[in-house]
Amino acid sequence: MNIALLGYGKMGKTIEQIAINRGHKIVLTVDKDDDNYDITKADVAIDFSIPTVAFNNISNCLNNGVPVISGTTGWLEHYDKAVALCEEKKGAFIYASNYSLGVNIFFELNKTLAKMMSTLKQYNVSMEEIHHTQKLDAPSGTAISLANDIIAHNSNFEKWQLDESGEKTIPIVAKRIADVPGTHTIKYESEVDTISIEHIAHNRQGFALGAVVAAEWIVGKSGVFSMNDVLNIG
Ligand SMILES: NC(=O)C1=CN([C@@H]2O[C@H](COP(=O)(O)OP(=O)(O)OC[C@H]3O[C@@H](n4cnc5c(N)ncnc54)[C@H](OP(=O)(O)O)[C@@H]3O)[C@@H](O)[C@H]2O)C=CC1
Ligand SMILES: O=C(O)C1=N[C@H](C(=O)O)C[C@H](O)C1
Repeated sequence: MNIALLGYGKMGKTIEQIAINRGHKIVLTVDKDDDNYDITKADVAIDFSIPTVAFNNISNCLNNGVPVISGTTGWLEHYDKAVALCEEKKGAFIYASNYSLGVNIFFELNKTLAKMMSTLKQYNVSMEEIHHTQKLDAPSGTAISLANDIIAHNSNFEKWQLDESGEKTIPIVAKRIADVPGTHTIKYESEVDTISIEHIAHNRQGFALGAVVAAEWIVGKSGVFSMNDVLNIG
């Protein structure tokens, strides 16, 4: 497969190595100020860029008939527009806040636990995410997905907030520590005990492998998909 990498930073470079090892060719890498490029030479594009440009990158792919996988976080206010454009152009698109197999299993565990805890009002929930100091957005896209899944499966919670607690609110603490690839912890605490679940990424390989697997999966399909479709879980 011919792959375009939109964003050639930490993730773009990790994806490049995994894609080459799986027999693919990187035909284009796009970074800041690379404006004039022909996306149509790629069979599929993988966007791991920055929040302010992700929607433009995705639109450019969809407008040119190139399937696109996006892992960029922090741009979700435009997600519905991306879905509408994909449908209009009969294109193919996946956004996932986290492409790793481990986190996608963790997402399912979180939903099950949220459902189990819904009748146990003595427990307060809280979430913590830890990432490296170059991260531009907070809370992480993964933390937002986890919080939204708790809200969807447990009627005791209606919203999440960064660094604040409140009624029916899931408080999220975002910590930035050098070189941490990504740690997410969810805690349910009562007066007598604590239940916690945690996912710790040891490096970026899991995210990158998931993105390449999603790119392999989407070619030849049309529609808006999720990692649950790719991994056949959930
Ligand atoms: N969904 C998932 O599984 C994961 C998602 N992420 C997300 O992916 C994104 C990238 O992460 P990471 O690689 O660590 O970040 P980096 O900062 O290392 O890389 C981002 C790259 O995007 C480049 N860029 C800037 N402007 C543009 C543009 N107009 N078009 C294309 N690229 C551009 C930057 O270039 P320059 O440095 O020159 O500005 C930089 O090289 C983040 O949003 C992060 O949250 C990360 C890991 C996993
Ligand atoms: O910026 C990162 O590094 C990561 N971002 C994603 C997020 O915001 O959830 C996924 C992963 O945790 C690494």
